[in-house]
Amino acid sequence: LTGNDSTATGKGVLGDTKTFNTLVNNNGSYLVDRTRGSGIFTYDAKNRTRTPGTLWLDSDNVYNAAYDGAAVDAHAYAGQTYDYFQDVHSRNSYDGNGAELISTVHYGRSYNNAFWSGSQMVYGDGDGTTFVPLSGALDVIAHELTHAVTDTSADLIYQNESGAINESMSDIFGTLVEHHFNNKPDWQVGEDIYTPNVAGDALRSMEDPTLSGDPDHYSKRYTGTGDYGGVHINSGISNKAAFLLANGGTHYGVTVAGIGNDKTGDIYYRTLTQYLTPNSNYSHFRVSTIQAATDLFGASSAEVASVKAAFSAVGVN
Ligand SMILES: Cc1cc(C(=O)NCC(F)(F)F)no1
Ligand SMILES: [Zn+2]
Repeated sequence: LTGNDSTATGKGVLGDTKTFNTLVNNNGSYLVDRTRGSGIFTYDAKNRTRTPGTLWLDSDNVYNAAYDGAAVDAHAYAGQTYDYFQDVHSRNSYDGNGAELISTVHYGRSYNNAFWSGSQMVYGDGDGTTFVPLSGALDVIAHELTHAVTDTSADLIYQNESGAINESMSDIFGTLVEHHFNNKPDWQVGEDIYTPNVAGDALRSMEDPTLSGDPDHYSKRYTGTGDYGGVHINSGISNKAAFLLANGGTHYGVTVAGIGNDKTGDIYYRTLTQYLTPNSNYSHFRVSTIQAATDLFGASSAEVASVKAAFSAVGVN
């Protein structure tokens, strides 16, 4: 594929206008961004389930059609998430080696989910009631791309406690990316693409996991076999701890002094990439996070004290 690097404009899923990088040649404008790593490539599944599908080609480098919105956001938000890991954590793409970022949109029919396939991001259109096209939320895209970071670092097994930590890392960095770009930042997950007819709800809440029925304390963990042993359920325990570490608060009588988003991100990034292993459980997660904070701020630092308090507040001692 040859051509010239260009900048296009278009409307995202929620009708917001944005610019992004494309490659233009005699065929037209491709959703190819050659300015980041080995490139960002966005594809169209055309509502079938073959991936990656067809590399997205537009006729005039203007992406304002309703059908274009999911692709516009998948492409632009992948670029923003790339920038977060490069600029904030000096990680070049999800593997640290500039790996291509491949996304497919319009996957399936009324498909209410998004996922990292092991080699690419995939986004459904939603059924219009539970979800609108899922690439329309920056926290969702960063959630999926963080699975790729996890898989190329700690490689946490996607079941039981290691799977819950895997899921929580994706929610944590999804939220931190949303804050980094000040994109209607909050400590909820997927709120921008979830239940368009219901205001104020979200797929999950990190601030209060019980709002979606998930535990906010280790004593309330799910021990069944559903959801791969509760990976999207027991993530609430870690999500609440992360919320407390960044923002502070008192939870089940334990008070945590907040340390802010940037230090929280540095501690979790170092924990994920230097200490966690495929079989890490919540107990090892506590020890690892304390060690990462110790490396960064010192054993007697306020940051280490807050990490200890945050894990204690959710019953991981
Ligand atoms: C239950 C359940 C939750 C999820 C989930 O988190 N999907 C990723 C997201 F990005 F769409 F949120 N999937 O099944
Ligand atoms: Zn996930």
